[in-house]
Amino acid sequence: TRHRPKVAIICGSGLGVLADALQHSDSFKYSDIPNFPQSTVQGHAGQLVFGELRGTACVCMKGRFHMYEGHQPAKVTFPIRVFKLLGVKILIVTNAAGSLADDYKTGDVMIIKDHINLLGLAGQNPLIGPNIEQFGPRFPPMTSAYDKDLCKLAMDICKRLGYTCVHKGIYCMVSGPNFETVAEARFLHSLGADAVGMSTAAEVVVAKHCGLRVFGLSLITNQVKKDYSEKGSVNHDDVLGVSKMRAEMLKALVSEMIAEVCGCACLLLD
Ligand SMILES: O=P(O)(O)O[C@H]1O[C@H](CO)[C@@H](O)[C@H]1O
Ligand SMILES: Nc1nc2[nH]cnc2c(=O)[nH]1
Repeated sequence: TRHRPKVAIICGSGLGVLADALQHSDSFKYSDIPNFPQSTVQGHAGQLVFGELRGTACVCMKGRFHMYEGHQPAKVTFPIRVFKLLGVKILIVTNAAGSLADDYKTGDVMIIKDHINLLGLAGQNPLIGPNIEQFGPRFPPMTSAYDKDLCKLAMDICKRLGYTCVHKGIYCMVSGPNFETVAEARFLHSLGADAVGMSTAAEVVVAKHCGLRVFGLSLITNQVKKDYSEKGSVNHDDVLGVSKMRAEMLKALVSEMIAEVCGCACLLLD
């Protein structure tokens, strides 16, 4: 491919259409890329797409890897270091997540302001093992994992586009693959998490370690039950259904973000 991406986008469950926004695209199946893991989850196509979005060269992961698929944390985050070596400066992570916050509705968007890497805290951190100094320091800070300027830019764009169902909140990564029990949902909420999912935090830790700017979006696909009296249960088909419904909105937001970032060269510097 002739594209030399500055921005990498990871598409969450059912959000592969974000990659369709890329023009003059070249796609590569993960199975054709040496050492790349394979996608095994429905809603994750398993393709790396290079192309241009609003004048900026981008690479899109149409399908991410999850630890519940049997991958070690370092394998899940392997593509992030590939992006760094390709010259990427900004990582945009997207995901489908369940809401723990009382005021989030299904279909809302949460701009991720911070995360709780529950697995990382519990010894499943992708940076465990010999540190590769070429990428970053042994003890990287994570106090500003999600770029404040990009968060603000996104909030401004949402206002301009007239999106009202947008929040800023904290994402918690768990391993899955089962969805939460009521007691677990209460526990995660009491920790300060607004949304929960089975991805993203590990990718962000590796991205920050190697000096990428990070912007994150969660699409709220379901309510996580925090009360035994609430009826119904979540399943992956419902998650994909909501993602499909809201994918165009996320596509518009991500496109605007990239157009603005492209206009502000300082955001693409180290
Ligand atoms: O985080 P993404 O990949 O968007 O997917 C989310 O949706 C799936 C569950 O429906 C899980 O994989 C969860 O992590
Ligand atoms: N852990 C978890 N992941 C999700 N991904 C989408 N919805 C959910 C959820 O409710 N819980």
